[in-house]
Amino acid sequence: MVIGIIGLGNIGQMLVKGLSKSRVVSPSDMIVFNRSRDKAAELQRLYPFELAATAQETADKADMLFICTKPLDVLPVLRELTLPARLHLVSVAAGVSLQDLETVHSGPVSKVIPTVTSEELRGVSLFASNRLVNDTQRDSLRLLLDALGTAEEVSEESIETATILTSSAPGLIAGILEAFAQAAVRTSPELGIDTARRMLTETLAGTSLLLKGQELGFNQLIERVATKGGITEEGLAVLGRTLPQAFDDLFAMTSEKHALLKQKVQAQIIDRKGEQ
Ligand SMILES: NC(=O)C1=CN([C@@H]2O[C@H](COP(=O)(O)OP(=O)(O)OC[C@H]3O[C@@H](n4cnc5c(N)ncnc54)[C@H](OP(=O)(O)O)[C@@H]3O)[C@@H](O)[C@H]2O)C=CC1
Ligand SMILES: O=C(O)[C@@H]1CCC=N1
Repeated sequence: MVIGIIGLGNIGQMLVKGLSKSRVVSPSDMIVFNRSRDKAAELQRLYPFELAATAQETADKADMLFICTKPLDVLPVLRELTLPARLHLVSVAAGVSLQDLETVHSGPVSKVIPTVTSEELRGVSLFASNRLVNDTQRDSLRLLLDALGTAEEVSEESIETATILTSSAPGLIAGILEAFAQAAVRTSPELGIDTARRMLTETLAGTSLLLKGQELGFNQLIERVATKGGITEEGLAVLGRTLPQAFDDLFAMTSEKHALLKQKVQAQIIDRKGEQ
């Protein structure tokens, strides 16, 4: 099976590196196109995929085509192409729905929300497919996504909330850790920011092993750490007072952003209909 990739930013590159590392696809079975050819040529030196001269060439040769441009570039890029009816089109763009994609492709269409952690073959890839994706195509997609970590088929209704938990989360967790380190250094400047960051990074790795490797639940881990009447309990009480509102705000604002993005994609579809 030939995998096509259009767009070699964070996610396009993650797909090339992750799929190659997992060995589920060899670079020689990938055909890649990027707007800036130099970027693609540089990556090709490490991963010997076929470098397409045009996006159309990628679409013509691929069995499964990942479109990895920013959301508002997805429909304009795809409209310039003639997509073979048999092609399984896979968009990774947040805010672009299956129905939006069906305006540019009459064949099988899936939406995937990947995660940068898949470069290390860990993390969750979300996916949803339209009715034209047959069992073989769905199984092939699931195989690729499972090789990148874990694949979870979700309804389009829940994909936005799940996106925050799986795809935005690595960045959000890094943001939380940075604030944690900065607060430590405001309390004890002599510790130094680099030491604080290093301590948190190692602690995160250990925490993740306890949660995942030993299958400890969040509450079980809390019980192990928070000695009754001890120090951690005080910290947890502060989090209990402040975090629920912070996370409610986070979901409210990210939902609003998703809605805005979807509105802009809809406007692209309406403008196009007006032109025709
Ligand atoms: N980053 C993440 O963690 C996640 C991102 N996504 C989704 O992935 C998509 C890409 O995000 P990300 O990789 O971060 O974005 P980037 O900005 O890093 O990458 C976008 C890429 O698209 C290329 N591009 C733009 N226009 C064209 C075109 N006409 N033809 C070919 N290539 C083109 C750009 O080329 P050039 O090199 O010339 O600029 C660039 O390489 C988005 O839709 C986002 O919603 C989904 C989940 C997670
Ligand atoms: O922040 C974004 O828009 C993309 C989609 C989910 C993760 N990154």
